[in-house]
Amino acid sequence: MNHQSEVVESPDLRHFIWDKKQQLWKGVAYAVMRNVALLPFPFFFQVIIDEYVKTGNVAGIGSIAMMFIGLLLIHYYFTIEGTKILASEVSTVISELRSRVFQKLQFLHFGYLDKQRAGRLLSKYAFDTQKVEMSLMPLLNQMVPNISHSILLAFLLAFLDWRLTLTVLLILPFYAVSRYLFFFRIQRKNRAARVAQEHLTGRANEFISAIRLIRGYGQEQRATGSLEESSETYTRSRIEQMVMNSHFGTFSTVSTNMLSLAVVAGGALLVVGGNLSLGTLFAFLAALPVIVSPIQAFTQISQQYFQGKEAFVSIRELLDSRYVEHWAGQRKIPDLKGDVEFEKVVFAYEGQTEPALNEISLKIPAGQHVALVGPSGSGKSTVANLILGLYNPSAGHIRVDGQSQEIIDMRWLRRRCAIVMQESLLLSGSIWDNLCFARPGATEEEIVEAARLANAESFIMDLPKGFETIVGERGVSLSGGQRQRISIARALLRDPRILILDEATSALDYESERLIQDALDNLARGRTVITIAHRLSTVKKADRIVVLEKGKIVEQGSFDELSDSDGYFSALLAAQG
Ligand SMILES: Nc1ncnc2c1ncn2[C@@H]1O[C@H](COP(=O)(O)OP(=O)(O)OP(=O)(O)O)[C@@H](O)[C@H]1O
Repeated sequence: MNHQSEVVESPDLRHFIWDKKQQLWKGVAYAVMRNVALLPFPFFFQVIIDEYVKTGNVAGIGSIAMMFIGLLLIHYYFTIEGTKILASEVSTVISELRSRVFQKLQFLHFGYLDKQRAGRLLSKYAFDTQKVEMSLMPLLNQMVPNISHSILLAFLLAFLDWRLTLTVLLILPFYAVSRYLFFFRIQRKNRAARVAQEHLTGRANEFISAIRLIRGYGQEQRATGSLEESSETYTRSRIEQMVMNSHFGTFSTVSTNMLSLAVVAGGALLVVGGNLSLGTLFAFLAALPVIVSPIQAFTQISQQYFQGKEAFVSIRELLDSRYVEHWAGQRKIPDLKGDVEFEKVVFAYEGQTEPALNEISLKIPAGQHVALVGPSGSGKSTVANLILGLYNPSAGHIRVDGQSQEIIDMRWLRRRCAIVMQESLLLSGSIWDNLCFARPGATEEEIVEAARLANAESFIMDLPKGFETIVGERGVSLSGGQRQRISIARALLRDPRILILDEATSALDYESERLIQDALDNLARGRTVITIAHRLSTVKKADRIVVLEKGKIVEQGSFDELSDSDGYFSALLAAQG
């Protein structure tokens, strides 16, 4: 049974770049015009030297100056307008790309997400998209217009003097190739420095987040030593990078000057021989920086381009992934009761040889409270994941209210389920926002009532800003128990038919556990509840206890029935006193 093989849609950057092609071309055309406005400048120099300086008649120089100013204004206009168009179009493309990445994440199957390295997805969303932007903008705004400028200028210069133009054109390939070869060496050094920096920041990040653990184990010296080692490697690679960059800078200056020297020398010979006017030589010297500028810029832009291309390939890998969660079912169940049934369900995680669930059959009638108990790794969380349809069973069937998951609209069903986890996640924003997350249209009375039932109202009212207090990453620090009660209030507001409690009270002290247990009792009333529990106090209230071991149900019954039996549960009872 494979529900994830179909693809939802394959968003393609080329499509939305294509949609914007008219505006993008317009931006490039403006950038070309910006350079066209500068084209006559070398020829102005020629006229000034040959017509006015040589003859001593400077009467016409005013009109040249006016043209000069006029063209500069045109250049200014096209530069600003072209940049505005390109910046706005490229930013729109990138923002669309970012939102496609996020949308796709919502559809990707957990089998795919499990395999992603931590931070990699964030990096695709935030940094890779930025790299694509940083490669597109210089390509469109600089590379294309500057190359066309050089070609046009070289073409016009050939009319002035084809011999000098030919000299420049013959030398240019050597200039370009030597620069590029040098640049490859720099890239190797740059890459080494980048890797060393990533390694250093990765280690520093790890050590800073684990600072309690490091201090608790008295391992400060070891951590410092290890970080210093990475820091030294980074420092060495930075020095090599800077030295190599300095070589490159000097090489650039020397080679550009040699090119100018060749033009001056060749031109001077022609001038002395009476074959070239001084003004034409001036025009060539003024045009030379423009002609070599795309070659100079090429090295940097090509680096950005390759980084952008690499980043785009990585984004495409995510966007084109066919590994999407795709429940074909459309059925919504009116008056959902919350019966859950597993029939001979087999499930193995990607890359695992042993199934996490092995022929599990289990019926949970609506409104019943079932506790899943068993050693670590026995498959308790997997049962919960499968109820929510986060993974698809490899064999067997899961039914809700007698309907197979395959025909139910699972997104619709999930909106009627709630999960309270051991580590309560709160989003950045006020407590109010966090509660509304469960039900955006909730009224004030409903929110306050949910907080009251979750035993959260009194501590929330004691906070300086009450429900408006900012929590989450940049907000006030709340205790584990307080966060837990907010997440219970959130689940209460959702009014779920099926409730999953994943070790919801295991990390709390006695007082918090009592408050939370009360809150959970309020939450559980009248719903189907599946509790994943290690603590006996938690499971005592369950109607039925199911004991899992290595993905199989090995015992089930009421608390009293299992206490009297001679299995895992009674051993657990004895162990926990
Ligand atoms: N995302 C995953 N990818 C691969 N294997 C996994 C994944 N999650 C769980 N497993 C494996 O599946 C088996 C069942 O895990 P599960 O988390 O369901 O056990 P559990 O009983 O909830 O354990 P615990 O009490 O430690 O939370 C284990 O062998 C575990 O290593």
